[in-house]
Amino acid sequence: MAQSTLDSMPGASTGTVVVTEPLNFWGGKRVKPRQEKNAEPVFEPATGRVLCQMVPCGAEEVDEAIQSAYAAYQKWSKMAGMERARVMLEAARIIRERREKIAKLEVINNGKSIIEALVDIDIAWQSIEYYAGLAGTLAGQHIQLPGGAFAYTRREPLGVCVGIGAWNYPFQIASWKSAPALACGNAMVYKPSPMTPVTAVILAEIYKEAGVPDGLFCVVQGGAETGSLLCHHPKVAKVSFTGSVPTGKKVMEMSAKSVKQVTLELGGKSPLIIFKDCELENAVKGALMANFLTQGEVCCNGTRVFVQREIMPQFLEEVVKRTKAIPVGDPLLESTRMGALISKPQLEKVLGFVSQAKKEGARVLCGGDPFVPSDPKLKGGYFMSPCVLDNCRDDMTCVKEEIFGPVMSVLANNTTFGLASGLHTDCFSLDISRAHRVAENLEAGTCFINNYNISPVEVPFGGYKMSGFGRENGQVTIEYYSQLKTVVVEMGDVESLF
Ligand SMILES: NC(=O)c1ccc[n+]([C@@H]2O[C@H](COP(=O)([O-])OP(=O)(O)OC[C@H]3O[C@@H](n4cnc5c(N)ncnc54)[C@H](O)[C@@H]3O)[C@@H](O)[C@H]2O)c1
Ligand SMILES: C[N+](C)(C)CCCC=O
Repeated sequence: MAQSTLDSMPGASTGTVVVTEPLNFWGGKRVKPRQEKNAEPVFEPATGRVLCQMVPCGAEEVDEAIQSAYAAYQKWSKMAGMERARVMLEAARIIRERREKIAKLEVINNGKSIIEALVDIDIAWQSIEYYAGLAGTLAGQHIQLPGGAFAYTRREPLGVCVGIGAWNYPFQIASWKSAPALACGNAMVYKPSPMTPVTAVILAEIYKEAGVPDGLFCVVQGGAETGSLLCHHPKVAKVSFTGSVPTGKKVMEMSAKSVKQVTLELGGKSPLIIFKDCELENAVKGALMANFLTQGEVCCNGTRVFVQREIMPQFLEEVVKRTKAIPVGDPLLESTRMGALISKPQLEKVLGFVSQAKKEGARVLCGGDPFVPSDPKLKGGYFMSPCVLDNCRDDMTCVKEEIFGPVMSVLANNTTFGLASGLHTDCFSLDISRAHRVAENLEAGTCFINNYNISPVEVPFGGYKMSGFGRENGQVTIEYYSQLKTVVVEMGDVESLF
């Protein structure tokens, strides 16, 4: 049942888990791949060991999953919002109950520290709980018209929605997409990243256990080809995508062919502005939170840190001291604050950005090297020491491109991205207006004032410019998973012009 892979979690430690259960899920159960010939190994980032095999779904499997989702949609969409809410609240409760086991499995597949994974799982059940709360509130409007005629609007689901996720927040992304989709009466077929295939299917099992109709939340495994099959399928009404800008553009292009709605949650290169009147200790902590969560593999990270000249020396001294003290190592240890990057190629890419930054004139104040923990079982892991670069200029590669690793570039504005931004200043003095003036002028979907990377589920999250469109979280997301029908009712005779 729902606890299959999770059953082995309590005693599990880094380097011990192998996942052999099928990772697809439709029709209310795990489904074995039809043929194993295209299997790809999935690695445990902390050890470099093979964790499981990911077998991509082909056209027939994708179609089967979508048909199963469509059948479930016919039942689920006819239920009252409050009935859907009860099932979703039960799913949230089960996730909360199993948070430690799910978080452990997430760490083993993703490499992030357990302390962060626990927060990710909490945000996941909170998201389901939040949208369960909204499910019963979905309503239309009544509009009085002349002569007793009237119109009313109905907020209706879209149908089968597709979710395509990235590898940095595997369980959380699946929850952020499925929670509003299900609350509105849709079904969802979800494709996780091929690098993190193991926890989305746990979510599917939990939804099933909570009482959704079989097929309502399906998981198909695969990479670009499977993703493309989903985007082209005629029975799919919407695609919600989280990933890179180049893939997001392709998803939009494919979806446009059959006018599917699209939400794009893409990359970023967000600025964090530190003013001289800030509370320095908080600004330093904010900069670390803005750069080093999940080994720096976070879309909204504030990786371009602009510091007012007068406080630059103190800021750098404190940031470097704290960065050097970050415990890097076994991600399942509670004391670890930075785990392993997702893959060897990702580690090499990030180290390459550091070398390029040096060539272009940046100064490495700390880190930026491969890191080999003393524990022998971690020798093959994808670790690096967190890095702070200064002497950075707007035209440097490290300042323009998304690195997606633990590298902070310190400098001062011009980017095609617009996901997030942040600033640290004194909001309690007479100059209270500055924070809000700057927030208004930053071209980004989010501006964090005096903190960074906090994302309560009630608050909308999403990008401006090349960072995408549509939103996740908050009440507004209901609009991205539903459509408005207008019903116009005549109460008298038809006045025809003909
Ligand atoms: N804005 C956000 O909320 C957010 C959150 C997490 C990650 N991201 C971004 O994601 C990127 C890193 O994740 P990634 O490397 O997994 O991104 P990616 O674009 O390589 O892959 C994302 C997903 O798209 C799938 N995919 C790849 N090619 C496809 C195609 N042709 N058609 C359909 N699907 C396809 C992948 O299999 C994966 O599931 C970064 O740029 C990061 O900023 C954004
Ligand atoms: C929960 N965070 C930290 C805001 C990350 C959201 C997903 C982006 O990669």
